[in-house]
Amino acid sequence: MPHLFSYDFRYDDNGYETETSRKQLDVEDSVGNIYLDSVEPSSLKYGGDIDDSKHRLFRDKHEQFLRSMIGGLPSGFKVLDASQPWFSLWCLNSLSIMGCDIDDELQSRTIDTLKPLQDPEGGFCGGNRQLPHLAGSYAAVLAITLVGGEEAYRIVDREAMHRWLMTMKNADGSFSMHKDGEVDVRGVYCAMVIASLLNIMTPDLVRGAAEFIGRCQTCEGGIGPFPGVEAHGGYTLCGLAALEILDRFDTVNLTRLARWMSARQLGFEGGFNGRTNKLVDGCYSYWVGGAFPILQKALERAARDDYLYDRAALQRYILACCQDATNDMGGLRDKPGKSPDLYHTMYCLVGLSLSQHYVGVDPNAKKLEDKTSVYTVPVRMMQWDVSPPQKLVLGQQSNAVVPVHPVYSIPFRPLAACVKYFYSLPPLSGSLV
Ligand SMILES: CC(C)=CCC/C(C)=C/CC/C(C)=C/COP(=O)(O)OP(=O)(O)O
Ligand SMILES: [Zn+2]
Repeated sequence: MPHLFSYDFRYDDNGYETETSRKQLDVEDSVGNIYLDSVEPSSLKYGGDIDDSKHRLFRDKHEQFLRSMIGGLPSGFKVLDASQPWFSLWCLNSLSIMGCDIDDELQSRTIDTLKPLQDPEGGFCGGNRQLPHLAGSYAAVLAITLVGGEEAYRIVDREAMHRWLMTMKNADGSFSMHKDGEVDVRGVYCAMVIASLLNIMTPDLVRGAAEFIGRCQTCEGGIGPFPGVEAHGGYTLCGLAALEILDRFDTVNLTRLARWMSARQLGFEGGFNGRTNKLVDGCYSYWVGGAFPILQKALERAARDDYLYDRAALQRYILACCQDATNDMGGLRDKPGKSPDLYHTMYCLVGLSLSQHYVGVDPNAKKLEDKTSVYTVPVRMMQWDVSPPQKLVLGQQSNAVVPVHPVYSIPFRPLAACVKYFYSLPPLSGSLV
């Protein structure tokens, strides 16, 4: 049948439906060129003696890249002055995941960087003399956890942090990112991560948070930033991880969530996109990939069941497409054609780790009955098992990196030390628990 109009408005002059569909074909071209002469991921699954440069983690180059950034950021970075805790987290976490040494000098430099960023009224600012911010506080607390040690832990004023978090809290259970700032699921996640790490998770702080996240689940099944807005990978990780901390998976429909999450893995590229009909991006290896182990726990799937995505295909995308074999600079990136940066370096490495190491929780483990006590939190945090047989390293075994916690995105060892320290402290004065 001829089209109703003489000009078919569904397509542009070049025959593409939308700008994104044109970009999608460009991505498939560049990824296809890289995959052209590489072996199918299934035949590389268990590693071995194949010296395949397309599936080798360029550890040395990445370490050099990270250490050069720590040595001094290029002057163009001054526009990111408000992201100082994030720079600390991206560098320290990437190094930790690759098993690199975080020595005393790096520890004391981190302390010197973060200490002045704490606001006297509680919380950390992104840069000197700025407003305390939930995302900056999240990154600062994780960076402190990564360097570890009492001197680092003692920077944090827990009482002030709790008071400040309470001032960020809204009546509907959500949190504002800063005073008069935006309200979305990131706020709940950042607040729950901080509170669970510092042992300040009081009932007044958590009240209504799980219900708010439940209202952010959309008709597609994923979680959006706030009620009524499109589901996105970043907010889905935030929502699901916060529900895991709260032990409140009851506020979302897990079947619809699982379907939406599984649809994020792109059949050709192997990596994830962040929302329907959008492009693959290496950072979703964590924002979406990291949600699968949590989903597994929520669905109480048996320890022998694999995640609901193709782990080898994701590793192929990260190793073959998010590294630039033609450039000595190091660092990982969003997709071919993009430049590497610290943010993508960390999130690609977190995603790589989570797809190599199956981290699961035995559904038959004794359920913690009392959901309101803060003392069930550290047990739940460290309940994950990192050594079941489903370890899967694409390429050589030397590609294996350190296992990370899906909720906190950092390795288990520094996390365990931090939990041990903060949960040996007395409860907050005036705390309800
Ligand atoms: C703790 C914390 C602060 C978490 C942040 C989580 C979060 C929202 C991550 C998503 C970041 C991201 C790549 C957005 C891109 O949106 P886009 O619309 O540019 O890209 P798209 O086309 O891939 O959707
Ligand atoms: Zn990205």
